[in-house]
Amino acid sequence: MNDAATHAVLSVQGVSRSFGGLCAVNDVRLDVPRGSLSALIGPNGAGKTTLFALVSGFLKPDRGTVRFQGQDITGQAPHRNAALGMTRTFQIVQPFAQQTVRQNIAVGAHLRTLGRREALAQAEEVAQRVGLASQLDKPASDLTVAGRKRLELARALATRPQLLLLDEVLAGLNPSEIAQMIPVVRGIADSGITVLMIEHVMQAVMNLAQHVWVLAQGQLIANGTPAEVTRDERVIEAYLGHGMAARLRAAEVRP
Ligand SMILES: Nc1ncnc2c1ncn2[C@@H]1O[C@H](COP(=O)(O)OP(=O)(O)OP(=O)(O)O)[C@@H](O)[C@H]1O
Repeated sequence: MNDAATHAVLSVQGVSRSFGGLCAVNDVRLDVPRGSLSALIGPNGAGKTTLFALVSGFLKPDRGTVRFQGQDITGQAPHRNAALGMTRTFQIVQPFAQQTVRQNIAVGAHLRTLGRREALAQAEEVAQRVGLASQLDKPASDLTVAGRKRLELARALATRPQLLLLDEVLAGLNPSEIAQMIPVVRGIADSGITVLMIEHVMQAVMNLAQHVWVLAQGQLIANGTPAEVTRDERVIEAYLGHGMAARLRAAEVRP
């Protein structure tokens, strides 16, 4: 193992996965440093969600290894990975509609506690962190899209992860909802949880991520700071386009 892999909370080495003739993820290597907030970006169909599934155990890689906190977890089931401290969210949010927000969040808390009362108390604490405290007694079906996204985040946080994989938590939100969610994600990272997020909302990526990985057609084509990847010709060609890249560079906040 190289130095980056040794210090990474998550180390993906040479991971590949095909579906029939389609190589969805092709020899991907990445090391996610502990305590970092990084983003995985790329065009539709690039393999981002498949990579999350391979890392978190929802799919098994054809080749390669996944290490979490130094331990080989390749192909290990999601619940075992969650118990070790790795939790992912899903693009399509599916809460238990008839249950309250509190009960939904408590489902996550049950990973670490058998006590019902304790899990419900923890749900309250987590709801505060994601701005759902005033909605705790509502049925999940009453939540708006933005509320459901927060609930998905809360359920994941309630498992007390060390690494949180966020799959498009901003998708479907309007600009003001995105602006409200950005500090929530930053707050999670500031609390010490390592965050890797798949995101198409580039303003948020620029705003939040310290490091960006770019996938296209299953392959990692670039990685670096947001400023570096938005200047990378391969990334502009494969994903951003010249117009978007220029707008992002113009909007860059300089220290
Ligand atoms: N279970 C599956 N069976 C067959 N093909 C699949 C399966 N899952 C994903 N694929 C294919 O693998 C490729 C990568 O899909 P994936 O969903 O990982 O892309 P993505 O980068 O997450 O895209 P998006 O940004 O649209 O969510 C796509 O061509 C997709 O159709």
